[in-house]
Amino acid sequence: MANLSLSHSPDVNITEKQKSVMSGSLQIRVFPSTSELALSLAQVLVHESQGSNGFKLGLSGGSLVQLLSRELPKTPGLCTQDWKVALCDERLLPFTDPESTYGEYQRHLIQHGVLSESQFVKIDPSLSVEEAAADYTRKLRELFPGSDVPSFDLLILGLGPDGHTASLFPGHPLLEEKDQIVAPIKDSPKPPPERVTLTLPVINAAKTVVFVATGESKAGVLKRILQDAESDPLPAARVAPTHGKLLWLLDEPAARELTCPVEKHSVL
Ligand SMILES: O=C1O[C@H](COP(=O)(O)O)[C@@H](O)[C@H](O)[C@H]1O
Repeated sequence: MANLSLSHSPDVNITEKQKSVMSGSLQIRVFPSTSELALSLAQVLVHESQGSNGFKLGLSGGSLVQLLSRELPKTPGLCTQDWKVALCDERLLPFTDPESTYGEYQRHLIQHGVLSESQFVKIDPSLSVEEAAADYTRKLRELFPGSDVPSFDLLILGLGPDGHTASLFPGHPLLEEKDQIVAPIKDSPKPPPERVTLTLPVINAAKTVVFVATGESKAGVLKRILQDAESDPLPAARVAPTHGKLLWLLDEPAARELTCPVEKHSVL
């Protein structure tokens, strides 16, 4: 990785998050362009999956699908044969609907031959949202036999401009969920209203969590998540893997309001 430089303002108040940045348990990498960010994300995938026997990956939807679909087909050294892929959240829609996250992976990533349909653990969109969550829970329990709380090797999360991640929304009671590993949501403020999501206990049990956030619309919320110590933290600010690593990959417009230490990366 060329042109790595640390950038921070030494005169700001030091929060717990900033201490995590300095101790290395939290890394924030900022890229000049989305394509450089995508390249780095692909390298993270190569690195994290190397040597793992049955790599278990959780993918989010939204803008991440296009980013991965553009980058992964041209990533050297990516061996995906033994991967199992689940979705961090899914909208309760037929896979043929353009808003279905699995449908989007099917139309883009699977079509490029990077992964096959049989590698995905998917919801059953023909069920009610409660039944779909129970069915998805059962499928994840099969994927992680013997684990009370599944521990994914890598989860890739997105970030909404409101601070949501997966289908965990600000102020929603699901943020307090402690027992279920998967939950149904019927009142998502972002359409469609019915979704199935991993809960915070599973997200925080992952070995590595990578957030991907791009674009100016995420700048304000990123400052709140990464720098402000709010009494009622936003969903994405509640992601702090208990024993794992947390990495934020941002482009410059998204990182515009940050004054905490970040790694500035350029691969060109
Ligand atoms: O609704 C969702 O939004 C988030 C963020 O999407 P983005 O397009 O702003 O990147 C996504 O991570 C989540 O999986 C999806 O269901």
